[in-house]
Amino acid sequence: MTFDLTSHVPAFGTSHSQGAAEYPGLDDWRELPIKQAPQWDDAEALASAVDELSSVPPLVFAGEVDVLRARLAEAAEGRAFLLQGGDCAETFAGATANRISSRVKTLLQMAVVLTYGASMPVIKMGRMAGQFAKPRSSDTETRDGVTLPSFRGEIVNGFDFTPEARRHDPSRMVKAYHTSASTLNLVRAFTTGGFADLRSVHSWNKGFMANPAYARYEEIAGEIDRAVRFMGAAGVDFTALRTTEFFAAHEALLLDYERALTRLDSRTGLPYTTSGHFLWIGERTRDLDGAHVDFLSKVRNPIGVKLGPTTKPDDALALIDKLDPEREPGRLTFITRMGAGKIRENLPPLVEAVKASGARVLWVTDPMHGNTVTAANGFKTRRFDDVMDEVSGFFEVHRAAGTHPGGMHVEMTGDDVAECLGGADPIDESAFADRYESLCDPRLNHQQSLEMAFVVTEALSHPNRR
Ligand SMILES: O=C[C@H](O)[C@H](O)COP(=O)(O)O
Ligand SMILES: C=C(OP(=O)(O)O)C(=O)O
Ligand SMILES: [Mn+2]
Repeated sequence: MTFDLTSHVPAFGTSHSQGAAEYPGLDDWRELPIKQAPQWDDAEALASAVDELSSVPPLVFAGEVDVLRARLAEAAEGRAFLLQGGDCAETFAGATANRISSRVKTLLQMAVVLTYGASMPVIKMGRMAGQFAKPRSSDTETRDGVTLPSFRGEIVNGFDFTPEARRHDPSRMVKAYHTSASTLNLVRAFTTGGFADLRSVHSWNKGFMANPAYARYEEIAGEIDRAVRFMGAAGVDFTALRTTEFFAAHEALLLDYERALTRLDSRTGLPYTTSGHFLWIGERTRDLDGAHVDFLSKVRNPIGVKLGPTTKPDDALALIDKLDPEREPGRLTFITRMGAGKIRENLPPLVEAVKASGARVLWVTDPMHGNTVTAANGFKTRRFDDVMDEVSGFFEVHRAAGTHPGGMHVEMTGDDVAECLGGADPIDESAFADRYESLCDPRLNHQQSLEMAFVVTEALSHPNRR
């Protein structure tokens, strides 16, 4: 199947039955050990939220999810590249037109650069319209001798350090649904209404290049500019490049929410989680016999699993057997997040074991979560160079193994925040006090995100230059 910047979001040709889906196995997770689950103390409020979510319209449609699976199958075969990006933790207040458009814009800008570098279609996917639940290292947080429950994402509790805000409140799931719906509505409008026009995206990239700090990317930028002008001269119909496919993804951490939004596809009778096109299982909840892996094994959406540095080859193989027993192309994505210092040692055994098993997963790098450090002034941060080093290690390992480095998963924003250190126009710690906005992990800002796309493109299109 071909995919390029011309393809449209498919027509919403499939409907879903309303009401909570009944399907064998969909509730098995309730009997299994579960990690990172909220402590809802109001059973009535929980029942009411779940009830409401069981009858609201789906956010995504089964037909779109199937299209995505086909796109991911292409990426697994080395014929497309996946770009996943967005906030670590979306916020309700952050769902404004400006912030959503700048994030989508940044992702589209990155995608154009990467399309050139990889010479293949880039599948665009936001950690957006549902990325509200956070796993935490600790259940509690202590400040000045006061201990409260940790912030777990706005779908569970509030960020303010007060007992009221930190209470786990099931009604937040309904607010998360509505915030996701309005976010996705805007994303669909942007990506199908002309905002994604290749020529506009390209001209935004020219704005980025105006900063002399990025002079080293001028050659690549010039090549892309010539390619776009060549397309025009050759008579390419740019009207077809005014829209693009864009998919929504989030960590399927909060199973009460995911289960309530699961519907049976009217065409096939099979269960789809309609909270997003792509769902992933986090590093902390990927236990083979746990609730999360079981629930996601039962739905038809393409599934990702984060694999951290302690993953053993047998863990990866067992996850394949459980989540993709039919070895269905595009079904399973492994998102590795090893850390720059570990990827070259820890990734090869996994890649080799999966390759030897004959399974075809899509391999994606998350160069963020293995590279978190604490800055001297106490902020959680990541160094741009470490992030880029993990990306390089990812490409090196796959090149050596003869497997496909199929995509990147990044925490990023379109805003001018200061959360990650470095970049050619460097951010230093002193900027954190005023411009650190993330409620959880540090994101690449607009400039750092685009620079990442240029560095990767440089490495892909001129592999011997650096
Ligand atoms: O986004 C990922 C996790 O929620 C995050 O890295 C956990 O951070 P913590 O170690 O501060 O809890
Ligand atoms: C929680 C996250 O990552 P991981 O599960 O890899 O730690 C995340 O993607 O925000
Ligand atoms: Mn994160």
